[in-house]
Amino acid sequence: MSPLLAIEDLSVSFTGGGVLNRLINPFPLPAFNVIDSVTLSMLPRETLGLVGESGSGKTTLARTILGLVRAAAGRIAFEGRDIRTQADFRAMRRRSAMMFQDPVASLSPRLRIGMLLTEPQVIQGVLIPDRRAAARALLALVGLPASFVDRFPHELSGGQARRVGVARALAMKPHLLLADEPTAGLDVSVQGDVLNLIGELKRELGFAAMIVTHNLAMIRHVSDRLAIMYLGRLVETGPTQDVFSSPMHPYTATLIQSEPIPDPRRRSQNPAVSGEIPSVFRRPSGCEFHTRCPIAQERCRAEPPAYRQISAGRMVRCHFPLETGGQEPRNQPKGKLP
Ligand SMILES: Nc1ncnc2c1ncn2[C@@H]1O[C@H](COP(=O)(O)OP(=O)(O)OP(=O)(O)O)[C@@H](O)[C@H]1O
Repeated sequence: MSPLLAIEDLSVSFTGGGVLNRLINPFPLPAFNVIDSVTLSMLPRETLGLVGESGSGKTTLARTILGLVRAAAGRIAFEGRDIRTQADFRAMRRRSAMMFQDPVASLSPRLRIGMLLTEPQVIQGVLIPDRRAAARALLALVGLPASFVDRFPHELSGGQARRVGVARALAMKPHLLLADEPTAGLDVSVQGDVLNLIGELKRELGFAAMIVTHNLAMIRHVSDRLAIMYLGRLVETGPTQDVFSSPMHPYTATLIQSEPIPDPRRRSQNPAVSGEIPSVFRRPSGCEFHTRCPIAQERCRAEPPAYRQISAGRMVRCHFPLETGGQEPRNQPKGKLP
């Protein structure tokens, strides 16, 4: 099957120091790759979980795929066509959609839900004879009452806002949905409702979904494949069940081991990998995970590992992968994961 989305060696650069620093600093600051040489593809109807800690570049990658952030290098192809110009991205955005991280903040506070739901079609120049009827149909799709057409975003609960976010994203019947932290900040029971809704709609409408998250417990049950990101680079990709049963990268293994027990009282579910994630603006030498890796060797500090295929469908960026997909572990270093 040919891929729906193919990304090759995609890189995105930002200038360090922030906007204020740039304004007061007469000398241009160097640019750093916050996304570095990402190669990834998705099949039609597939669900891919893009996982990593806060600051690893997940949102930037998703936004770059849709042309909302400019890539410094690399190639994006969608449905077999290279996406190069702004016109290509606009055409791609007619067949793909993004669910933003904070659904209320991403909706204009002055517009009623009915207008907000049909806005994507209007922006894309689609003629809608009856906007209220179209909005009511979208509300029904996500299980919300028709009366919500007259509500404002601030009148919605967190779960209802997510449902509106899903409906708005699906208004153009996309072939690809990019959902950025679709369950962040929601109570555990509501998280399940939102994920089940996306799953049901995927089956019914047949779109592919990239779900951006730091919540492994959540993504485990809904994704076909996982892509694990660290400091703007992919460190491991593979089928979800294989990655969970035999993680190859020590970062993935540590994320899985520290998977939080769902607790409705705890809102933040950032995985607890020991130590701080370094800044992309100060990448460690060699393998950038070596500063936190429990099995790092001298080679890891000096030499960046290649991103290589270990077995069918499994890629890893590590000098000492933990398992080799059922074969004998190679170069297994001494040392235990915490
Ligand atoms: N416009 C920008 N200018 C400069 N740096 C930026 C900009 N946007 C993001 N960054 C930096 O790029 C890196 C990746 O950020 P990004 O938001 O993509 O990560 P993330 O994994 O999605 O995190 P989160 O889960 O917190 O959203 C971070 O170091 C962030 O500070």
